[in-house]
Amino acid sequence: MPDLPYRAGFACFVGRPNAGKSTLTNAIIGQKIAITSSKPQTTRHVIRGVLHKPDSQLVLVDTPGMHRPKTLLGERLNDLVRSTWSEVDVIGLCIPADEPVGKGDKFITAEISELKAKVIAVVTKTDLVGKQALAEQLLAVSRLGDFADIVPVSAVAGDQLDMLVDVMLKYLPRSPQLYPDDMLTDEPEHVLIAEMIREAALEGVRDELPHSIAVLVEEIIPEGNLTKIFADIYVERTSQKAIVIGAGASRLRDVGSKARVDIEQLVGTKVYLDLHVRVAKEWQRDPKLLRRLGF
Ligand SMILES: Nc1nc2c(ncn2[C@@H]2O[C@H](COP(=O)(O)OP(=O)(O)OP(=O)(O)O)[C@@H](O)[C@H]2O)c(=O)[nH]1
Repeated sequence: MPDLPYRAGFACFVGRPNAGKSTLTNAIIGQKIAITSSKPQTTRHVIRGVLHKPDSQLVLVDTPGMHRPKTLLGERLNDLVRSTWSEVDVIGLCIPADEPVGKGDKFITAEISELKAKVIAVVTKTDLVGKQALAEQLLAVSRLGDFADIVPVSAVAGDQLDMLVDVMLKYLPRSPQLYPDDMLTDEPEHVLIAEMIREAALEGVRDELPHSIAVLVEEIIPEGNLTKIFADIYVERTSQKAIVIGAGASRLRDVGSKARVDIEQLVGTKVYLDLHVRVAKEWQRDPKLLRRLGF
């Protein structure tokens, strides 16, 4: 058999909450597919983005952060993270340039060093620090473990992204193409739409409702140049329902308008969005509802 020059495989970014994993994934794929926020642990679904190059294909898997499980949801998320980690060829361990290397980074490094994947240390958010601080951080990171490479990047400034991609591609196995050329993500449309609504619903109220919002898209009806979407926003308490809806439903209207812009881009038609806010007590502990919500 001839030696295939083509390389293809899976990669994911790991790291403590807020390390910049989602932002980096989005910057590399060049399209907004995973939700980002200034609060930890908002990435819940494994979303893949596919980067196409003439001689290679990088499939990025976005994982939620590992954390100490307090609820059934927490446990399921950690299982999901572990099973994702064990399937990828390359792992980018993200460590922010502007925060000291800490216990969390050591814990994650130890977990991933057991896996078959090549581990690249990615020092993120380099735009936030000066040269001297960056040099010191690179040194601290190099002492953390035995990495295949260490790459400093800024997803926000677009710095060193190409370099990071080249390094990741280098460690992919020789393989035929895994996905068709035009594919950017294999996440079902309704999940992407739910994420967009959830992101809009969290805007400005993350401090009050960090992990208490879930969104279920009930129906998507394409009608020519219009797509009708019916979705439920779940909260845990009546007081949270009031926050999400806002005075005279003003906030819910804003959530709808904001989400609609993103969804229209995704589906390529005008969108009619029908949102309902429902209270499901302790949905994070209810296995049946968790399953319905896709966890
Ligand atoms: N200045 C700067 N900020 C960044 C950069 N990358 C990410 N951020 C910010 O850091 C915060 C966290 O980024 P995320 O991408 O949501 O982090 P994450 O690691 O996916 O977070 P979790 O989903 O909580 O695990 C957000 O406020 C981002 O805007 C960067 O390159 N430069």
